[in-house]
Amino acid sequence: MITCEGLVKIYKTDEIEVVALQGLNIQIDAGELMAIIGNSGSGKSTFLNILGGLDRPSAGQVKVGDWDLLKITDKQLVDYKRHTVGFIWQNNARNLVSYLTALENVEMPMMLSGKYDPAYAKQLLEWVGLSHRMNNKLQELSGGEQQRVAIAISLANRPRLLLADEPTGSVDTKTADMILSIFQRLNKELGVTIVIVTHDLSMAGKVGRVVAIRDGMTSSEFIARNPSIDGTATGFTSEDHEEYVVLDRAGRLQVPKAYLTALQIDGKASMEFDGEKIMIKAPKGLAADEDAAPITSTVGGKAK
Ligand SMILES: Nc1ncnc2c1ncn2[C@@H]1O[C@H](COP(=O)(O)OP(=O)(O)OP(=O)(O)O)[C@@H](O)[C@H]1O
Repeated sequence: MITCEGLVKIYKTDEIEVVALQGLNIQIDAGELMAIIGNSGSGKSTFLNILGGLDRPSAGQVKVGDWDLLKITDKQLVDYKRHTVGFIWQNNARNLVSYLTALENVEMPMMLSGKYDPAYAKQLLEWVGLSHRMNNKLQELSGGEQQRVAIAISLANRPRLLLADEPTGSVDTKTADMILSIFQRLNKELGVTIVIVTHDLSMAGKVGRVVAIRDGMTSSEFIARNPSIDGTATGFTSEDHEEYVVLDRAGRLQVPKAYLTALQIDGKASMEFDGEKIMIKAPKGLAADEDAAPITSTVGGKAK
């Protein structure tokens, strides 16, 4: 459903240019539920905002279904946002109306988009486990319940793609688990493709595929060893997920900074291929410790 190749985003202000995405490659299948992790400033939100049509890419390829988000016109973008994507943020509840009921909050955007469907609004609140609270004013609901109202609203336009930016950032663990199980249900029963950006590694540990972004590029991918992981993992460990280094079409990959630091590699490295493995070593004569263990990775990109 989503294909990004060499995606670049440059933010320009009067004095400086920030390259937030520097050739990001990622493929996300229709019907997938996956997570994106990465340090602060790595470009996660930028990527999600581009997918959501809130920001324009600068270069590269980014396609969502039949939509080409690089070439899309402003008019088409309005259509895309209205019909294809739903968005959830960490503090979504701030955008809700506190003196309206949960149900009225879900109905309101439906009215504004000319697709008023009260039965569907009720069904959405049932899906997020709030059928007993739908007639309560928003100010009478807890933070976690308000976040679930926000999830219901994000589905009001029946999106095929749901984008969630730190959806559990301001809720407790129990509510975070509940939110994840709502996502899993929506994904399974409605087939909605869901992309979650999160700092919460315990949440990441509960999804089948996690992609790590570093410095505006995809660096590694973690695939659940047990495909039916389904919310049962207790953390984000190598026991549950196998890590793969991501290579782009040209064969470029990112070597983790910790490995480079350990071998004191800076700028140049030696690379050897023995028919089975590719070895990256500190260049002879430049390394502080020439006997340091080599980093190895197989041709298929599996990190060892
Ligand atoms: N509107 C903007 N104008 C200028 N620079 C921006 C803008 N938005 C983001 N950036 C910069 O782009 C880079 C990536 O930011 P982004 O918000 O995508 O990171 P992130 O991984 O989501 O971080 P966090 O986890 O802290 O939310 C950062 O250096 C950030 O300062």
